[in-house]
Amino acid sequence: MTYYENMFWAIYLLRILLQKMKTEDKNNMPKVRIAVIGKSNVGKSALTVRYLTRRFIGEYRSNTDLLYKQTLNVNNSSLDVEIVDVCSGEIQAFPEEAIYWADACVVVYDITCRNSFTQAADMLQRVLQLRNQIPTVLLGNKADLEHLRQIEELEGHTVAIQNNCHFHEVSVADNSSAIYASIDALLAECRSAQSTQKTRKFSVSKMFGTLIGTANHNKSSQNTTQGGTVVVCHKSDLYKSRVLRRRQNFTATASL
Ligand SMILES: Nc1nc2c(ncn2[C@@H]2O[C@H](COP(=O)(O)OP(=O)(O)OP(=O)(O)O)[C@@H](O)[C@H]2O)c(=O)[nH]1
Repeated sequence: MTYYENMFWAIYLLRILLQKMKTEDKNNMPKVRIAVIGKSNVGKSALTVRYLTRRFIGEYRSNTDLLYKQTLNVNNSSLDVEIVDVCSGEIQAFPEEAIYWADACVVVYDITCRNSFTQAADMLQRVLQLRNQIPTVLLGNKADLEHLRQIEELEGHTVAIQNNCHFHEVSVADNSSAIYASIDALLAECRSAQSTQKTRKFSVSKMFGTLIGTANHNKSSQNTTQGGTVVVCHKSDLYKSRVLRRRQNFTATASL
């Protein structure tokens, strides 16, 4: 082979290698999974849709868990966020799989419904029994219905303190800023836990990028993926998840 043929094949192979590494980098985008749980009718779906789309959907009926996937910009970096909106709030059907699957948990009650508060308190305890380190927030929803209030704000605070989690009263209907602040804070908490757990991966593609000057190009192409649309998936996607099996196995082994 001539010198030029050798050069041609070397450049060709290098381009294939870079392409493959770029794809791997994209797939390695950090991900945080959130489970939204609570009694039926407390506003879990309305909350999830509000957080992801900024819109309020008044009548939202679903008889299955729904998994939403979206890429968000958190603290100036892209983050794949998956939120499972767990349909059933019955304590007998406690969503154990969703809690194993999740990196963070949002427990919702309705400030006008005492039962929903009792159930939220029970659920918080169960969550912490299964995953005692999981970042969690307790949200008292429907704060716009002050005249129908059955649970004082202090009661919510007390249960949150007892279970070592954050607490806010919100109104999804009124678009409370605490909705965004509380979920953003959960995401940030998860990200900081993830980055301290993982030793920083050495990225060969970044090294090549720096060497041949494509690093900036890489960055800008990541920005274009932000925003995205909400994809609604069936919950079976959750149960195929490797992370769920890993965490369940870990707990089973730890409790032996
Ligand atoms: N007034 C008021 N109503 C709300 C608020 N958030 C949700 N709702 C209403 O509460 C009802 C239940 O909301 P959903 O989001 O379907 O509740 P859910 O917890 O997902 O219910 P399930 O799917 O049965 O588990 C709907 O009629 C919503 O319009 C709120 O902040 N204020």
